[in-house]
Amino acid sequence: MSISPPSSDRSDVTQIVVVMVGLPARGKSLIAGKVKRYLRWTSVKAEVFNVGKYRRTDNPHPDAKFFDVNNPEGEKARKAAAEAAVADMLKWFQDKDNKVAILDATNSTKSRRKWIHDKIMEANLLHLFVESKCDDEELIMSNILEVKTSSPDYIGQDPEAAAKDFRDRIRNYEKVYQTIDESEKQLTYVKIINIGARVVINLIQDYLQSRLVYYLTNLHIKPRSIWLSRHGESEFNLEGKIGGDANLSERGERYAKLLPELVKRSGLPKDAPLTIWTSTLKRTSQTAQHLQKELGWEKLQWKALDELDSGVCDGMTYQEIAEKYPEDFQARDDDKYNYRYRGGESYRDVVIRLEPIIMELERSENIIIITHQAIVRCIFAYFMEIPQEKSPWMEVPLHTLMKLTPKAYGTEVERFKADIPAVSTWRPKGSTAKHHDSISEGMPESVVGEPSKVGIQKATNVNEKAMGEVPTIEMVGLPLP
Ligand SMILES: O=P(O)(O)OC[C@H]1O[C@@](CO)(OP(=O)(O)O)[C@@H](O)[C@@H]1O
Repeated sequence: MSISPPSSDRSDVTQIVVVMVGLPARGKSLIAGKVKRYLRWTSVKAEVFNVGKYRRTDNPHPDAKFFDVNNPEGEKARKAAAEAAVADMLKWFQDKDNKVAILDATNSTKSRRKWIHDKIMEANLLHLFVESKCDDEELIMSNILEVKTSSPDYIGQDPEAAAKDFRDRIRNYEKVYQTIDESEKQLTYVKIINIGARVVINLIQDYLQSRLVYYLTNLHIKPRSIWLSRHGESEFNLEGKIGGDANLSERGERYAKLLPELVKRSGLPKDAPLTIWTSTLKRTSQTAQHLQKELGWEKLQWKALDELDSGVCDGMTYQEIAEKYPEDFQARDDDKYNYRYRGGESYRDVVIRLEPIIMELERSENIIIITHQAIVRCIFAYFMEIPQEKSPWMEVPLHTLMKLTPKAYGTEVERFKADIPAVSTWRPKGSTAKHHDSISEGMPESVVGEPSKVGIQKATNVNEKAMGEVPTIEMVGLPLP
């Protein structure tokens, strides 16, 4: 039995300040949030320091005049907010386990950037300036409408008036905005122009900096969805055995046949290309076969999408494991994320091998992934920011398709459940009970993750024979502002 290192033990990672740069409505907060989520998923301790939050303590609802450079009161308050955020950030770095702080503000002048750079150098930290530069009017407008009118600055205000005031605020920033240029070549920076249409990179020195740059340059904001499903029920699932490379059961094959319809019913973007990703195991390829045949979509097999390797326990039931390796069984219950099967993997190991998948997913447009219980949990945890102590215990029923749609704040999840019975392979902590039958009663809340981050949830039952009726829609929570 072995336990892989705990989350705080990333001593290989240096301490870095990621400094956002750019005019309002250029997606800075969105990028900051994604970087934090990505790093935390890979066990790097990260935090966002949003200067706006500090400013709101004294000035919760300022109008555009507050942001005018010729308004000394406003200038003073904004400088004080930046100082308070930077001071808190530097305090946060005193804990050496804390690795990446993201300073989310416009930082739109050279003098402001020099001040931040000097502070970072004094504190002996590394830095990475990330400028989001965008002159695509359509993108800016959709950002203004989607994000800013729901900003805490404009709570309770008429959206039209809020959007107008916000445009005036941007104009005030434009008067003084200086893009990062040659005169700042001592800075380590990445400049992302029109959301990745062009990228300029300067002076990258460190492994984490380059990983961040790679991640940042893969991001895009084109509308798209990611469909996630486990394979259909397998013969091993029926017997309660884990791992292996079994064929689908008869019910699993029915799910495979129904899947093209289920995907269509979930709402496909018109004429948008869709690629199928599976693992290299038979049960996922068999589940994808009708999708490929009927809809003609390209299929890619990824070894990285194979199920968590259960080592010497491969092919056993949980009952057999509890009898043969009682200490291991207990250790896995005590810390399921870090427990590594003898000769196999832990959830932590799986996340590491999934990192290229996440990078590729960020670059891609519409993808349908047919994979396994543990892998679905890890991918879902990335998108929904599920903490490590919870993600390995999430219930992911068979014969259920999830559609994840990234939005400005959070990911929207819709679930489409096929009305084809399947065993439940979910094992609660402490139990060795054999699988029980779970039919289409809809998924328990436990699968949905943090309701506040989920946005809208749809649970749609599609019956094999009578596809006419449905859908049941439950609203679990609205996206956070
Ligand atoms: O981490 P736990 O909860 O054991 O879940 C992972 C297990 O799920 C299973 C089913 O029990 O996945 P799969 O459906 O791909 O066969 C096992 O093969 C795998 O070991």
